[in-house]
Amino acid sequence: MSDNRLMMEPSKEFVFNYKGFYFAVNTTPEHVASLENFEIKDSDIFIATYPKSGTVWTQNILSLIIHEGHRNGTEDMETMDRIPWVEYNIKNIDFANLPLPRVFATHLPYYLTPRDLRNKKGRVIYVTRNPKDVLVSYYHFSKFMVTLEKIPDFNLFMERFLAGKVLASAWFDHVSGWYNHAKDFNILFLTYEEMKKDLRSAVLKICNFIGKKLSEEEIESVVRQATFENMQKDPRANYENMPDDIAIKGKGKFLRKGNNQLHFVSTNLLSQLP
Ligand SMILES: Nc1ncnc2c1ncn2[C@@H]1O[C@H](COP(=O)(O)OS(=O)(=O)O)[C@@H](OP(=O)(O)O)[C@H]1O
Repeated sequence: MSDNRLMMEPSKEFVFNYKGFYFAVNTTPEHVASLENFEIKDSDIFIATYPKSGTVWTQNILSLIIHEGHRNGTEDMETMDRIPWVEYNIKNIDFANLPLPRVFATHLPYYLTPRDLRNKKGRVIYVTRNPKDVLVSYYHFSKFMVTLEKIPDFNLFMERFLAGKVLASAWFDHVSGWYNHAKDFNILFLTYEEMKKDLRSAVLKICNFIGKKLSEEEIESVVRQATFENMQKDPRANYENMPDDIAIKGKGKFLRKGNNQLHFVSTNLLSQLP
């Protein structure tokens, strides 16, 4: 293979391909395959995203909405323990014994999700973000994640991203797959840009979707604690306590800039989807 083509291929040290989708090597094809039969409960909620689209933000919003102790600060439980990643169960959490409603985060493409979920059992909140901001966020993220291949050259990273040769494969396939199969799921679509523009409305949409009634005061508290500035300061929400074998301390932050530069791009792109 020529040098150029070699540079375009993701390193097997970091990813493996399962049914056309790239996963990080801190999960296994067996675990991913087992998710097909993962039993879904009616109250389950999945936050599904392409990486860097607002997953951690939505995780925190759901923790704040569902758990009073998280909202009023009496419980000190980190987001990744409260809302584990279904395909990357790095802490070996016993999913069967999580308190109800169980909430999971995932980057899975629609077709690798549990069968029950694809039969409208449980709920999915799918968050998209404009791909240019995703690309920039992803590039910076790669620099400090032990689990991601280091590609110091932004142009090469962009080539890989556009070709879907990164963890989670191609942005467009992910987003269009979920939008095209929306009718199979009990699903709420949100965009990072609308959350940024009007967080309160997004919180209300989520409450409505999951059937949770909060008082006006409680809603205000969720919104306040879910702003970028306040999440950056909240160790439960900012992922600063990632294990050393996952993230390199001091090399970057999960909550980096939290901006949307190009709202119009994603609005235009999303309007082309069915
Ligand atoms: N509260 C709030 N407000 C605005 N933006 C926020 C918020 N929380 C997280 N973020 C930004 O989301 C980006 C990370 O996306 P993800 O959480 O999906 O990343 S991951 O896939 O789970 O690794 C990453 O974007 P960038 O700052 O552009 O890198 C985070 O800063």
